[in-house]
Amino acid sequence: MLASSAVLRRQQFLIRSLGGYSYHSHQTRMQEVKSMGGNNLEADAENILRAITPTLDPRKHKGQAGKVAVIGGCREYTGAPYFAAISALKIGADLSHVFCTKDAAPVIKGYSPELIVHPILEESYSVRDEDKRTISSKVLAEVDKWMERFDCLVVGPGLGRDPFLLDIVSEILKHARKSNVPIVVDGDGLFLVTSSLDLVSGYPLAVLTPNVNEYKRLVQNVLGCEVNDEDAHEQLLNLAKQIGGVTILRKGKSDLISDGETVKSVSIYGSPRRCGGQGDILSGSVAVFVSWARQLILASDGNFTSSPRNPTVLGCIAASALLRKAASLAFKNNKRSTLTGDIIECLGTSLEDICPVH
Ligand SMILES: NC(=O)C1=CN([C@@H]2O[C@H](COP(=O)(O)OP(=O)(O)OC[C@H]3O[C@@H](n4cnc5c(N)ncnc54)[C@H](O)[C@@H]3O)[C@@H](O)[C@H]2O)[C@@H](O)CC1
Ligand SMILES: Nc1ncnc2c1ncn2[C@@H]1O[C@H](COP(=O)(O)OP(=O)(O)OP(=O)(O)O)[C@@H](O)[C@H]1O
Ligand SMILES: [Mg+2]
Repeated sequence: MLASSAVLRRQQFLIRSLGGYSYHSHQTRMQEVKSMGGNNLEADAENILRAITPTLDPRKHKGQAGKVAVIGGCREYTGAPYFAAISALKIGADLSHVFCTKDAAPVIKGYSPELIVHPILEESYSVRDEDKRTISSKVLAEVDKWMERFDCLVVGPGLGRDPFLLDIVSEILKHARKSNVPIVVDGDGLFLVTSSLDLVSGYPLAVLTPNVNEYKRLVQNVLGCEVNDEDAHEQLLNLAKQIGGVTILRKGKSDLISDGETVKSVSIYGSPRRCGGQGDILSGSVAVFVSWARQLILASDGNFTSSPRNPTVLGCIAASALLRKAASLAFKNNKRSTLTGDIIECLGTSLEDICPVH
């Protein structure tokens, strides 16, 4: 919980100063969406980020600024879970865990001693058919031991698409949902939920962060049509509504965010480099900001009045703004050679520019 009421009052003040529009009927909102140009939907992203970022308070103990876990990392991909998990720490989370396959673990541990790495997931190639049931129960029991301690899970960066592994991850998603833990679904996690929508459908603490391919597959599967860029806002609103009010952050030239009630965009200038891994920074960042926004709302005892006020939407807006700012700074320094690691190095400075430590 946030430490002092003075801190809470300061954040409440920042939130009130955000203004924005409150909830109208769906009809009114659809008219609003139709009549507004893209720019009118632009979120007041930097103010939102400032409002939900907790102050550094000497009375807090380890863990209060957030404990996140990334479920991902397999034989092929070790970079993606590392990028997501280290970004969470660089932004200000206290602890960042990675649950990955046995062979990915030593590699990820080797990138950073800061991460807590659990080598527990298994892919089909390493498991005999007759052992599958016992192994999945063991994995689930191990993840369950930790589940309630996490403020948010990120499911999917570098997870791969092995069917046995994805079955286990489906169970992890069900357990997280039962425990009311927010879940950010990205990368191969989206491959999984697109074909098993029930895993997230109707769960308000689920955030999907699709890239261009992942969004296309979601739209085709859920709405049964093609992506419509003419009516991008309305289509996203419908998609989020169809999946029962989950929050979707559609990544692209502008990031578009909707929970089926409202649509916001973040168009802060980022970088023209499209190197792999930037989406992983984003998913780790969303996890942290969603945890902070939720913590703030829970501590406000029903007095939280900003709009939008859904913690998952607020978290997406803040994360998108920060990533874009960091990407822009990294590009300024590195031009064509800008890589994901360079952007991660700029997260701290960018956060400090928007929300300085007193
Ligand atoms: N350094 C790393 O370890 C990185 C790993 N990444 C991971 O790479 C994985 C794939 O992410 P992408 O962003 O490339 O995903 P995309 O869905 O954008 O593309 C993946 C590739 O798979 C193909 N594909 C599309 N549908 C498919 C299907 N149904 N079955 C098999 N292949 C299909 C696409 O044509 C594309 O070539 C994710 O786990 C992601 O997190 C990325 O995050 C980039 C960085
Ligand atoms: N055309 C674009 N112009 C500006 N920014 C973009 C563009 N496309 C994506 N981005 C930014 O890059 C971030 C990552 O999006 P991207 O589409 O690269 O994700 P991804 O494919 O999932 O990445 P990853 O390689 O990590 O899987 C987004 O938050 C978005 O802000
Ligand atoms: Mg991705």
